[in-house]
Amino acid sequence: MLRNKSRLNYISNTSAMKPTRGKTPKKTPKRLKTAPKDPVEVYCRLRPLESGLTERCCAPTSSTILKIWPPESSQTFKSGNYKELDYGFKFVFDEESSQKGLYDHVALPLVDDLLHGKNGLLFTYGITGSGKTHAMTGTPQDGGILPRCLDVIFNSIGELQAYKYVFKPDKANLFEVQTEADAMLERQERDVAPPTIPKTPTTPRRPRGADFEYGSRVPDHTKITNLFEDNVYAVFVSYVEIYNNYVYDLLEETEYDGVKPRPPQSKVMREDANRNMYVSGAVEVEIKSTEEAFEVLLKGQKRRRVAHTVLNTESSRSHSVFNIRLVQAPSDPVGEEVLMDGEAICVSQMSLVDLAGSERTHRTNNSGDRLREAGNINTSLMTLRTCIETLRENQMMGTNKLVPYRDSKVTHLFKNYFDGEGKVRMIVCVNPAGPDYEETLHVMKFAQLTQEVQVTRPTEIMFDVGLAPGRRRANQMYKDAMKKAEEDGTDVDLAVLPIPLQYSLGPPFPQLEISDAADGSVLVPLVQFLVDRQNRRNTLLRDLAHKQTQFRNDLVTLENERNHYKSQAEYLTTELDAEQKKSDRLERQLKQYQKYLSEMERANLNSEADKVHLQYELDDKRMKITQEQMERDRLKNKYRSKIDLERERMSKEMEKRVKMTEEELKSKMWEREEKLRAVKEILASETPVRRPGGKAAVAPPTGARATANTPRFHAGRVKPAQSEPRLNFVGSRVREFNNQTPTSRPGTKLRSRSPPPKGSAPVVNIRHRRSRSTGADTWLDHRPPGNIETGTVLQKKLRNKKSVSQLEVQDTQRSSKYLLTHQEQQADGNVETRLIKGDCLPTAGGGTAVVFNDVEVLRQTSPGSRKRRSDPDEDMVNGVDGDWTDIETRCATGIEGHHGRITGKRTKV
Ligand SMILES: Nc1ncnc2c1ncn2[C@@H]1O[C@H](COP(=O)(O)OP(=O)(O)OP(=O)(O)O)[C@@H](O)[C@H]1O
Repeated sequence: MLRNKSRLNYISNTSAMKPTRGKTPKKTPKRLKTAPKDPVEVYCRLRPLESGLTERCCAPTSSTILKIWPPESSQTFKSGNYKELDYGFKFVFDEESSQKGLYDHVALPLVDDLLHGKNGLLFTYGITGSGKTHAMTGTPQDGGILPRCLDVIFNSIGELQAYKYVFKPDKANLFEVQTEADAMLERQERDVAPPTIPKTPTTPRRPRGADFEYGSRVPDHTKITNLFEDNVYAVFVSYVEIYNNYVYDLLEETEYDGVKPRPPQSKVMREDANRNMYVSGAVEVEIKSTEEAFEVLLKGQKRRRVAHTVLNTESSRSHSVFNIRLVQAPSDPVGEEVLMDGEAICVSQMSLVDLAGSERTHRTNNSGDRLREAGNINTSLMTLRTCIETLRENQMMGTNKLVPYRDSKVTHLFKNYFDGEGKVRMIVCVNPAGPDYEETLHVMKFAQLTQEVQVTRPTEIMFDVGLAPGRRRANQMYKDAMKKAEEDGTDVDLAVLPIPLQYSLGPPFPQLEISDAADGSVLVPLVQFLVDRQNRRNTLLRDLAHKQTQFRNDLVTLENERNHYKSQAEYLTTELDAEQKKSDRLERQLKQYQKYLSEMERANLNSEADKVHLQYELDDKRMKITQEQMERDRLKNKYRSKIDLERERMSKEMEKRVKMTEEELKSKMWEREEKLRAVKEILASETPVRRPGGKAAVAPPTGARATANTPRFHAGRVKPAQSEPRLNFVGSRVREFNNQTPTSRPGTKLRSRSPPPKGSAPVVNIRHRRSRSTGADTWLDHRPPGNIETGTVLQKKLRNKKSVSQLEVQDTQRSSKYLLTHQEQQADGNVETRLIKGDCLPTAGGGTAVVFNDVEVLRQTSPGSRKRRSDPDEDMVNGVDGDWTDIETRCATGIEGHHGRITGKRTKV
């Protein structure tokens, strides 16, 4: 047992508040020699057969017996030495056994011991591949002994843990205690500068059992309840491995050089003041939860992989030792903080050791480094075996042989467990496969030997330092009650606390009867009892004195505070009065503002109501306007569609009428053209008229050619110029001749009627009629100069007549009828007068077209000139021809659309 305290029922010295160092006196070998002992408990665990293997060499026959036999393939069997052997164990776990079952049976009692201040050693032993690492570490879903131990420890100590750094390892395997204030300072310092964790590279080699991931692990919920609840606890872990008889610290933080990795530095082992062995300089980490513990474990396993990569070793070829040290110390009299006494600290330790597997070198055919490893493993295991044997012999034979612990680092480290007190348990892992028979047999023999070794039973630790038991819980309840009272605003009634604060002088006086003054068996315990009681009394007195001093100090402080608060209160009262006045003034102001505000609010409400009302009206009007607009639009659309329809209808009708009229006009024009053409033909066939004097009138008397203001004569259709009014003469109609069938004459050609021309707009509006409301036309009597008076009695009298000798456009525009008097002398000397009549029609270009529609021929015959007339028809034809030519020349009139013919008769034709 590793202890910091000299006696368990130590009397605390509460005045010493500075950190103290625990001093552990040397153990008394005498006590150990006489103390009761227990054998090392050896358990056997069988792993399942590997798939593909059927040959077995062992099987459990009961919960404590394992039968072993040589399989057929073994040398022993072949040599005929078949022998079945039974080996007894504390318990045999078969292949179906669970990790939880193994833990509860083997490791849980050791955890219980640890929490009660007792040491324990648990190690797994067996040939390589027999399941040692599996039993110790397990898998995340089915954890082995190590994770379960950590779970149970933290489940149990839970809220009883001390603040971090209250307990501090002193680098000599002992612990110091410091006040919680100092611990807090240290926490702050360390939090500011967190330790640098060297980066570890990923290694290509992944040794078996080293890839435990804790993220998805299933925790063990077991909790040990019968703890010293007035104690405070702290857990420290260290993790080392022993390889080739060197000790390496797996938690040491060294800078990793990725270019040239340095091999890890081995550590030396030392003996502390209590003669306990420890790895000097190994890092010991204080952990506060299972998670932190696993973090450390994981870190150690990673470093283990890195170290083995550098050393070119196999992890399973080393022994790993995971140390859990539990530090506990009593709380102070009020159960608030830890008692500031290094002597009262109790340290218990549990070592979980995963030994490297033993193997026969001839079987593995190892060489070089591997051979050296195997040799070292076997040597260390052999040393362990030798130590066990010597111990057993010393214990059984009473000899005092030197146990060769120092021959191997493993045994040297375990020395305290065998020499001191505590529980030692071993799990022998067995692979029941036939080929492992020989090695398994050796393991069995070693297991039997180990079971015969005795280890001193650890003694029960009493943390009775004279302080009231249950003080911590009472203090907690008191604090809870205070907090609740503060929240509720009431006073704390201590009488109703579930556990009142109490002080005890220890158990009552024992019943002791003394008959002889020299009877040491009664007096010695009595003296011890009295000394204990006196010590407790002194503790209580000191505690009382301390409390009195504290109380006086508190009183002085309170008095000072009271005076301070009194003067402060006076000052505050005057301040308050001033503030009160100010507040009254402000309150008055506030009332005024409130009144003003309420008026404003009222006004605001009214205007809001008005606004709403107006808004409604506005909405109504908007609605009406919208409706009207819609109605208007509707009507507009209605009338628009009506207008469109009407317009369409009218346009269709107009088109129809225009078409009809056009057709009609065209046909009429065509007829007239035909007639004119016929007239022309007729005229062309006649001889020109001779004027008196025998000269033919071939040119008009008024001028030779048409000028801009004289009418032109065109053959065919003429379009007037757009820029100036023009006069056109059109022979459009010959009265009474229109429907007359043309007479066929010799030498004249009769033309067949051709359809009227299509698609051209008329030059004149033939339908135009001047107003005849007066009942009389306005005649333009055109008598070219040189005409002779006919003196006929039948000559028609024209009213509204304007006579001109030279034709002007303006004259035609003012007249509706045109009359041209044309005279010619016939061959027989007679004068023939032709009255050519026409209608004056306005043209589209603003001029006037004269449409000829009537020719009256007046022929005067003298009685003496009858003879000269040989062929009047011929004359007529010639004369007409000449006349028309003359007319054309003189009037430059356009003739179009004529048909029919003019005969050489005098009568109106
Ligand atoms: N009880 C068991 N149930 C299931 N599998 C097991 C059991 N024991 C061991 N194994 C499996 O056997 C293999 C070897 O086990 P393990 O690594 O624990 O052997 P070891 O004794 O630690 O070997 P070494 O000494 O070489 O380190 C592992 O894959 C492990 O999962």
